[in-house]
Amino acid sequence: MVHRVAIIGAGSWGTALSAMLAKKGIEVKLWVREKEICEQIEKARENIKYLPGVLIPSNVFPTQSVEEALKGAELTVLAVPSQYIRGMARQIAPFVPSGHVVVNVAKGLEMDTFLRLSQVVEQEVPAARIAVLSGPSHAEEVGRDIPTAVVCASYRKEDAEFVQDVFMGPKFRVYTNPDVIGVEMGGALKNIIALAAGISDGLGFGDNSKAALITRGIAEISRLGQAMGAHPLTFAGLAGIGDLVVTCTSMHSRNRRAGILIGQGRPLDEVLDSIGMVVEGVTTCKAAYQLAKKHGVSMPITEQLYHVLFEGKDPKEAVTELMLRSKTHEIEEVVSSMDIKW
Ligand SMILES: NC(=O)C1=CN([C@@H]2O[C@H](COP(=O)(O)OP(=O)(O)OC[C@H]3O[C@@H](n4cnc5c(N)ncnc54)[C@H](O)[C@@H]3O)[C@@H](O)[C@H]2O)C=CC1
Ligand SMILES: O=C(CO)COP(=O)(O)O
Repeated sequence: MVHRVAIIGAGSWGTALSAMLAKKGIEVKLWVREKEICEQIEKARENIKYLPGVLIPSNVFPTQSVEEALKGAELTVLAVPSQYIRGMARQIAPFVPSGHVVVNVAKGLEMDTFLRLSQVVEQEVPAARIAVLSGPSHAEEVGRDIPTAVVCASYRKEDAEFVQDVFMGPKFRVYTNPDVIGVEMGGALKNIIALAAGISDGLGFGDNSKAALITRGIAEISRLGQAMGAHPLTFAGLAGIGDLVVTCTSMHSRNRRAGILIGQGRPLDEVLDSIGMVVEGVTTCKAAYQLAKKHGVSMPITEQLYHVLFEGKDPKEAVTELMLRSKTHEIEEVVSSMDIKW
């Protein structure tokens, strides 16, 4: 049984996970970047900016010192947005003992290097053993004890099972998976499709369009994931289709909400300001667009979203181009299968 966990980052996800682990009786040291939020959690037991309405138990100890957060911790959770993972990993590195498990829960790719986040953590914290936790898990629901299922991936079975034991509870079920690449790529790339699904809603389209985006979205996520070494079946799991469905359909999703505003014609800067929290799909779209080119993988939705976000393309025109792409098979593997013939 683990007694003390460090959580680095008190945005909505770090805050929800802190409250959840604390309710299991674990002492949580929560590193909070903003002084006023740190004081608010300490005194009012609430994080009004990032997770309003959720009571933060008294065994969550907020601190602004990374050293203090990691002191005596048996596990460390990195819960800052993807573009800050390298900086935070570098800050925690001096306090991470050899063999200590660091779990990344951020979903994205590093924009300049296109690295997966566990690769970034590996570079910055060589003493750590890395795990990733991903899946359909909106902080607003986890913070309210709504039943949720996620997946933990790690290169070592014992590490994945260790993380599983720490997080598992009656309202939070954790599966394990050895496919680190697949779990990370599913979690990162679903945000691109969620932005597109939001745009579809913002344009006034319907459920047919949403289902098409989800289904063709997982096809392109899986293509890039496999090109990078992932197992295809991981994309049929919680970090793949599971997270894609929740993010494309939930009003909690910041990516989907941002997409709705873009579909309604609002400029990207204004949209990001009005959401006020991280919209990971924007930077991930940039990285995935380049990665798809590098691996020679077709990602038509990602490509059109890239043109809309960064080149001012009209979303309606992007939809027309998606619909009128040259005709193709649904699943190449079925066409070339030995069992099913035309
Ligand atoms: N919110 C959710 O429901 C879930 C979020 N995630 C992932 O968790 C990660 C963290 O997201 P949220 O907690 O939702 O973010 P958030 O948007 O709620 O909070 C932003 C966080 O970024 C921190 N921050 C701002 N500038 C920083 C800097 N320069 N250095 C370090 N930290 C800085 C803030 O202090 C705050 O903790 C993201 O990758 C997200 O995709 C994963 C699962 C669920
Ligand atoms: O990853 C999430 C749910 O699983 C959160 O999605 P958003 O970042 O779009 O809110």
